[in-house]
Order: sequence, then C-alpha cells, then structure tokens
Amino acid sequence: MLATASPRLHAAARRLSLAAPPTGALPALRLPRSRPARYVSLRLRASASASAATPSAKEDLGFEEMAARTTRRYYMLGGKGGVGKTSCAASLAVRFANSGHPTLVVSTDPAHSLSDSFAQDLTGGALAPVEGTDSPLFALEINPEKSREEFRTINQKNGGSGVKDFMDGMGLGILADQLGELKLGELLDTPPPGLDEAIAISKVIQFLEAPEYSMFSRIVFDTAPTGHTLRLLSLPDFLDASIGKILKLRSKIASATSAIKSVFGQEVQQQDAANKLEQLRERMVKVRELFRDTESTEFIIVTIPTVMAISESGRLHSSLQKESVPVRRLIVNQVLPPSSSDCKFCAIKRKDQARALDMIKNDPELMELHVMQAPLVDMEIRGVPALKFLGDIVWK
Ligand SMILES: Nc1ncnc2c1ncn2[C@@H]1O[C@H](COP(=O)(O)OP(=O)(O)OP(=O)(O)O)[C@@H](O)[C@H]1O
Repeated sequence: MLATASPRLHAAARRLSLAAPPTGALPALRLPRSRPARYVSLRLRASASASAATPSAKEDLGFEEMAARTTRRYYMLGGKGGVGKTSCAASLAVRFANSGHPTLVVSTDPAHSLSDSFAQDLTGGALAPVEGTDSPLFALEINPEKSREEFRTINQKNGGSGVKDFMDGMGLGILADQLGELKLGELLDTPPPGLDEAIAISKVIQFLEAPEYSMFSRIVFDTAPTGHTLRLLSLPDFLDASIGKILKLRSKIASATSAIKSVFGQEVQQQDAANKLEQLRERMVKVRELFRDTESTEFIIVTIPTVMAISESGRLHSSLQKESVPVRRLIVNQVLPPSSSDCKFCAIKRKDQARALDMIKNDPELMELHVMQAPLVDMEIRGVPALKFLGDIVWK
C-alpha cells in the first residue's frame, strides 16, 4: 500500500489544482510590501554542533539538529532533474516555519516549480508571503534570465569587436589578442551554465545582509539539477582566475590609452565595466564561501531509488566533497512502502527499489550519509497542507 493522504488533504489538493498560477516574465527583485502580521516565538532547542562535513556514527542528524540554533543556516537541496527537489525543499521550508523559524525558500532553478509546489503565484521576482504556517514563510523565484541580461550588459560595455578595433587602431593589437585569448567576449556573450544561478544566489546573499531581512533564520534553496550545480561550484575559481587576469590586463591598457580614450569619452565607461567585473568576481567568491561554510551551510542530496539516480547522486557527492561542500544528508524520495498485497507491477518495482537502496548501503561514500526515506504518496504534493504532510514524514 502507498503512503495515503487523508480524504481532506485530497480535497484540498483538488481545490488548489483548479487555481494554477499564471506564468510571465519576472521583474527585478523587490522588497515585500508588508511584514507578516503573525510572529511566534522561536521554540528552539539548545545549540548543537554542526561543524562536521560528514556525519560521525554518534551524531544525531534528525530534524531537531536542523532546527537547533537561532543563527542563520542555509540548506541547498539538489539532485537529478525530477527527483523531488522542489517538493522536498518546500516541505523543509514549511517544517522550519512550523517549528519557529522565520524562513525563506528560494528557487534558483531556471525551470521554477515553487509556484506549482505552493499552488501560489510566486512569479513576481519578489518575496511572496506563504500563508498557513506558524512562523513567517516567504518564497522567492529568482529569474535567471535577468541575471544573464545583467551579465551581458557588462559585455556590451566591456568590449566586443569595438574595443579590439579601437586598440588595433592604436597599435595595441597584441594586448587585444591577449584579451581575445582569455575568451572574455565569448564568456560574456554565452555565459557558462551555472553562472546565472551563481549570480542569483549571490543576489540573495546580498539582500539578506540588509537589516530588514535579518529575521530569516533558515534559508532553503531549491537548486537547479546536478549538472548546473557542479558547474556552478567550479565557476567561481574559473571566473576568479580569468577576471583577475582581465582586470590586470585592463589596467595596463588603461594607462597606455587613457588620454586617447578620454578624447572619445570612453574612459568612464571602461572604468565602469572594470568595476562591474570586479564586483562580479567578489560576488562569485562569496557564493563559493557560502557553499563551503560548514558552520552555516549544508547541501542535501535528493534522489530516488533507481540505479541511475543513485549513480548520479554518488557522482554529485564526490564532486561536492572535492569542492569541500558540506554534505551530511541524503533523501531517497518516492520509496514504495512495504505492503502485503502487491500487484505484479508493484512487486517488481519494489524489488528494483530494494536493489537501488542496497547500492547506497554498499557505496563507501553514500553509506556515510544520514539517509532519509520519503514515501511515494498517493497524491500530488501541492499547497501548504500537502507539504506539511510530506514534511512531517521526511523531516523527523
Ligand atoms: N514523495 C512523493 N510522492 C508522490 N509524488 C511526488 C513525491 N515527490 C515528488 N512528487 C511529484 O513529482 C513531481 C516532480 O517533483 P518536483 O517538482 O519536486 O521535482 P524536482 O526534482 O524539483 O523537478 P525539477 O528537476 O524538474 O525541478 C511533482 O509532480 C511532485 O508532486
């Protein structure tokens, strides 16, 4: 038998499915119009140490450990496409909000599904309050296209062929070629996958530094599928190195050409572009630091019990370890619960799942993680009541 939701929950889900959120372009990040009326005191337990990147045998990694400490903590949920990252991230956010933490859940996945998950329109690019939790819960879908546009603007100012022609004309072609070798134009024109997500995360970090957002003690990220996340992690080092070189080169060029450029009125523009690049580099460094901060951040891998998904989770885990990103928990979603009356299809499916679950037990890296199983439930998980239902089962 599958994990069964109550008829009331089913009725609530049916009502929500009639109110699908509209889609549309997302404007820039805005502040929420009003603060939530209701605040409940934090029911927090004594502080528990969470500094280890891998769990020790004695460490209790239940939900209490996640809810302990009033200081801000970030949880990034990631994994293969379609395994249930959004459902798990949204259910964790609801669970935090119901245990006393003012919480923000952010989607940086270009294919947003937070709106669908909360059955609420979150497409405005602003923090949207989510109704129905004990403590404030806000949700935010960041538009990766916007981040990309912002990046392209830097390129337009920073020199495509215009700058090269200009430098050629001044006998500075060699330097222009050096710039070309760094593939700056290419990089800026077609930003590498993961860059838009990195910029989106850095934006969230940036605005969370403002005093009006200090109330959020738990930030849950619903990240893009595995490939993007891995590229995002290697991106800061790559950008750090290339932008560093570019800026050095640019200052050499600037000193040689400033007089002539000022005649053409380009000096200010160049400086502005250099500042923006430097700003971007700093932001990327911050994202990298956040991902690696064992005190405040944890990456939770979400998977399903299939050989393919678990193999990919193993690779994701290795890459995260290589990048020193703290990972301690693994969610196996959509597990068929035991049953005494299986149909043939279910019996075969169950055997397949058991084989896949054995892979975790036998994997030297994955076996070290705290494994949580989430059952396959008999309803679509949409809206706060359904997310609470899932969250209470998974986050124990
Ligand atoms: N435990 C579960 N039981 C039943 N249905 C589930 C469960 N977990 C997720 N689902 C359903 O599976 C679908 C995909 O889930 P979700 O959007 O959370 O996945 P995702 O990994 O975020 O997907 P994407 O990679 O496309 O963003 C949704 O329809 C969701 O309701």
